[in-house]
Amino acid sequence: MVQGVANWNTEQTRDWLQSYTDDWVSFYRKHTSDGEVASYIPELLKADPDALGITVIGKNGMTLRSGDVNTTFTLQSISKVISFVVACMERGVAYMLDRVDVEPAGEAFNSIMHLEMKQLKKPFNPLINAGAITVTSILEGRTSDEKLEPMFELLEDMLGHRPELDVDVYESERDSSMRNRAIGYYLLETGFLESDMSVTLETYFKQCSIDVSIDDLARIGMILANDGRDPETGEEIIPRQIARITKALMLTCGMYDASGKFATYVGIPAKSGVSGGIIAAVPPRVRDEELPFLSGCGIGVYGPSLDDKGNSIAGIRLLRHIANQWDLSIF
Ligand SMILES: NC(=O)CC[C@H](N)C(=O)O
Repeated sequence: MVQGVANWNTEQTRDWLQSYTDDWVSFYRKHTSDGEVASYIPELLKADPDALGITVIGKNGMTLRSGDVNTTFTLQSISKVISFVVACMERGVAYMLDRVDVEPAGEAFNSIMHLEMKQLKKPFNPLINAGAITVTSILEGRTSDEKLEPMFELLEDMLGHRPELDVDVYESERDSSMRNRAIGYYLLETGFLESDMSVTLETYFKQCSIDVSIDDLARIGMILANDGRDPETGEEIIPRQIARITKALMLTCGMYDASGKFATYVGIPAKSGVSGGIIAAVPPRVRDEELPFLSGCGIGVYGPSLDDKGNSIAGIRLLRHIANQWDLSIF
């Protein structure tokens, strides 16, 4: 818990928080050796296993950046948040929730087993592969470019710049992801897909390969934290109801089958990806008058060394420490 600072809006406070963050990043960097960089998408293996960085952006624009902040990496599963938001904006929430459930799967993100064993009426949730591939099939557009364009536009609205596709990562996943193809065939057989399967998978692999920085992740987190509004301009970028459902899904399903532990020990809506990114949205809370900088802030983390669930090993530990030190849990 942070104590003893009279005025949280000063540069001095920012510097104080910055020096703590620098210490924590260098401490948790040692934990990167406890995990491994994802190898099932060969191109991801090029990441530096020791990298660790964090950006925090407050709703007043105040920013903390520490560690490896200048690396770019691909969104991977964090793109599932973007595709779900876009699909809800295109088709409406009721339509989407009729087709994808909102329950944690309790299985690995790319599990096939649960699809068949539980005789699903619909995939468990939009933040695991089966649900995300279904969501991508529902996006408007006949080609992958048509389906992707609204995702790029939403990202541009949030970030102020248009991110790019990492073609090498896209081709690497396209040429290696037999498991996602198996999920695609299963979804096709069960009638969940609403577009051509190969277009759907091509779109899914491309959305996973959009390049971002941790500053970008922190900004997206900050906008979600503020119920879809850009606090600087007041503009509503994501409708409030969609932002709220998305955060509920992030909290319950965003860290795969480690979501319960993450909710317990960190307590912030978050979403990870196998490239090592984590996006976290810290909603403003009633008790936040003392902490205006951290109220409604967004956090981006990058640490490509992963634990056995596919989450950034040092990134999670760093977030857990920060959430406890700064009292960020929503509970
Ligand atoms: N957990 C992830 O980030 C998974 C994303 C990856 N593109 C996949 O489908 O396997």
